[in-house]
Amino acid sequence: MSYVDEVLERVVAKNPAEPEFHQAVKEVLESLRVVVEANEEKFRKDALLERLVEPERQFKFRVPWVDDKGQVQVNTGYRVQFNSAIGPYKGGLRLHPSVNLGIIKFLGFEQIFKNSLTGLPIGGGKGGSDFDPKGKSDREVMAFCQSFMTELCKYIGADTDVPAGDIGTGAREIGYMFGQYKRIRGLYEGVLTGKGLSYGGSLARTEATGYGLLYLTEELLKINGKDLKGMTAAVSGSGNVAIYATEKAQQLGAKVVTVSDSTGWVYDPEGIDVAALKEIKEVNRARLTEYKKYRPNSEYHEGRGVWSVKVDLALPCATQNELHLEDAKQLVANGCVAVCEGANMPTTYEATQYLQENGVIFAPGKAANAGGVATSALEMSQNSERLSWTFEEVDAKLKDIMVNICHNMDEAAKRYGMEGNYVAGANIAGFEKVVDAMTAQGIV
Ligand SMILES: NC(=O)C1=CN([C@@H]2O[C@H](COP(=O)(O)OP(=O)(O)OC[C@H]3O[C@@H](n4cnc5c(N)ncnc54)[C@H](O)[C@@H]3O)[C@@H](O)[C@H]2O)C=CC1
Ligand SMILES: O=C(O)CCC(=O)C(=O)O
Repeated sequence: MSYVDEVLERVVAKNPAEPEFHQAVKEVLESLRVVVEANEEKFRKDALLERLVEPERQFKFRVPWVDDKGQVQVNTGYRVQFNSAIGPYKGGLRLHPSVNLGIIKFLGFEQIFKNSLTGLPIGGGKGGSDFDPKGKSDREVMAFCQSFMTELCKYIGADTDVPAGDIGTGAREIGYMFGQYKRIRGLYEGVLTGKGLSYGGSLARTEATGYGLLYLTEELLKINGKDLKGMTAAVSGSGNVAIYATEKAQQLGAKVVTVSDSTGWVYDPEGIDVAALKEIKEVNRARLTEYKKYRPNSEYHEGRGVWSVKVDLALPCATQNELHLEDAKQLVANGCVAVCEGANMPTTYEATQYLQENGVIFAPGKAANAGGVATSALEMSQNSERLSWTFEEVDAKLKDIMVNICHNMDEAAKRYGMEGNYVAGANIAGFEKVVDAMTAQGIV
């Protein structure tokens, strides 16, 4: 049996009931086969792949808090410190009822390669809790965040592990967590990114993941002789990534006609009104059913459906496994040119293969959404030097980073005879640097 197959089998056996983690490892290792085969003897002797798929450390903890009725609630908190070969652990905190150890491990594993691709010195980690901020009062969210950080603060620090936002964790939650960290540890340091601008946040971090996705998409289309300008796009989700992806896509001359949330989706043939979307989601924390009040000509549909719309470009920006094989078939039948992932692993393994086999340009999340964590690393730099850069400075660095990632994944795929396979290109380019650092640091 090949080394890759052995490790894949072991991952499934050793981590039962963690399907998302199995999927993320399979996607990476399958596309690394050719690199692994070229170095098989050394990698096997060093148990390189076994070390790569085993988190350096993981924490699971109780998070008790009191709701507005005086009732004690108990959630579970997680932090997985996956790989620190190239820098302090870095990755977001997800607050969503679906969170479990397998989901945090899949996200932490992806983060290793994504962070490497940014070219910045950050290792991979991820955390979160099964707490659902939806429908909770500000006081309840604060109570949860303070309790969560009371435990988490033992394991993190500006040079150790620097969490940030993800699904359900935005500026409000980061603020409450930062306040509690400072209070307990007595340290005013850049221990979290995505902070508010008044206490050490970076300009353009809010926009970074969505903007970065479009910078990479524009460049990738250009490499393939196509122009983003004039394209029609479908976006899924309506959170941080979806909002700023929509905004930048429209600034660059594309027309985004859909957004969605966990209960339904909007079709706006005239192009999504980003100001309305921000008011509904960022200010009012309301559902997308509200959108029709702003745009009477739009349609609201319950359930899923954004991938059934005829578009040139699909930008999944909601959550994992939201674009299935049937959706991929529909996109191909409708003449979709490219799928670029804003979310983490939004496309199933089978759907990804189908899109690639049918000539759709496919940019995997670990490359396409790396602008968020890259800008977080820029926030860390600003915190270290106790300075703040202008929006234009940060945005220009972000654009550079995304264009570089695009060329690096393109070049890595070509180098191994897989031109146009950006999944392989991104995994190989991310992997090479991590392997280099792990090898240099000995057996740890
Ligand atoms: N915020 C960031 O900087 C980064 C986020 N990501 C990824 O982007 C994706 C979106 O994250 P954010 O926009 O930050 O979160 P968010 O909490 O701001 O928004 C999440 C969006 O996804 C939708 N959603 C969540 N679960 C869903 C489900 N089961 N079915 C349908 N829709 C669902 C929500 O309704 C919401 O519109 C996630 O996969 C996240 O891991 C990736 C890189 C960086
Ligand atoms: O900004 C960060 O540190 C993390 C962003 C994140 O969680 C991600 O890239 O998925």
